[in-house]
Amino acid sequence: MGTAPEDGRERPRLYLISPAVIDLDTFEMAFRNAIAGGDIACFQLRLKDRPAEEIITATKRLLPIAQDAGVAFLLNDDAELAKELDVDGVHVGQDDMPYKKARDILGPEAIIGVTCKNSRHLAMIAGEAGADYVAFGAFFTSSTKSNTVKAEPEILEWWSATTLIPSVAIGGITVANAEILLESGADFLAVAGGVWDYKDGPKEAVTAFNRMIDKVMAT
Ligand SMILES: Cc1ncc(COP(=O)(O)OP(=O)(O)O)c(N)n1
Ligand SMILES: Cc1nc(C(=O)O)sc1CCOP(=O)(O)O
Ligand SMILES: [Mg+2]
Repeated sequence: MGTAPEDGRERPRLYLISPAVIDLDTFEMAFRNAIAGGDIACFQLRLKDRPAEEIITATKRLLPIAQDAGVAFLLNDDAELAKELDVDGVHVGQDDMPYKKARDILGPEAIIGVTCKNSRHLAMIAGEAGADYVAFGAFFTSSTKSNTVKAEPEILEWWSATTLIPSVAIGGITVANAEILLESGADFLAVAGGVWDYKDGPKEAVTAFNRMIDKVMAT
């Protein structure tokens, strides 16, 4: 998974998140463009509070595109649906299904990430339970989600000094503000608006994020 420089740190990677509501034809094009822009580790389909039928239709269209590009495909919130649709995993928040229940449903190979906001305590619990990653945020004001908790980059520093379990940074991340999170030890940058709303389009956004990652790794 990427290059391992002398300090042993893996190259951080981009984790794409869908908008909460999409027009599927339009979004498919944007998704293909994003993938054409460079390295993406993971994609989370986050159609918030949408009917299951809509999530199923979108997954059937987008999953093969992600698979062809080697991008892991996660659903938001719903482990049962993730199992039914045979995607790579699920992201669960503190008010969703508990991590352990998601693991019981999806089995040992699935990728399961857990929202930890700005809480060392939640991260320790998720990490000890076996989460594949812990997500900290929101680091910046998000145009995608309003009810967020403010997170500070120090939590990424503490986490990377404490454990090898990957951290995902989320919340209002753009090419312009990502550097501090990468310098603080984020393993993944989870981004929605910073890619879909980028002034030059999603392909250029992904390219610019990857350039930023390379720049920080080179210093
Ligand atoms: C990678 C990642 N991190 C955090 C979240 C937020 O999850 P949650 O707190 O359950 O809120 P919703 O996304 O469900 O509104 C996430 N989805 N992905
Ligand atoms: C889904 C989500 N969860 C957050 C959290 O803080 O837990 S912030 C967020 C929105 C991510 O989209 P954008 O990159 O547009 O801010
Ligand atoms: Mg959730």
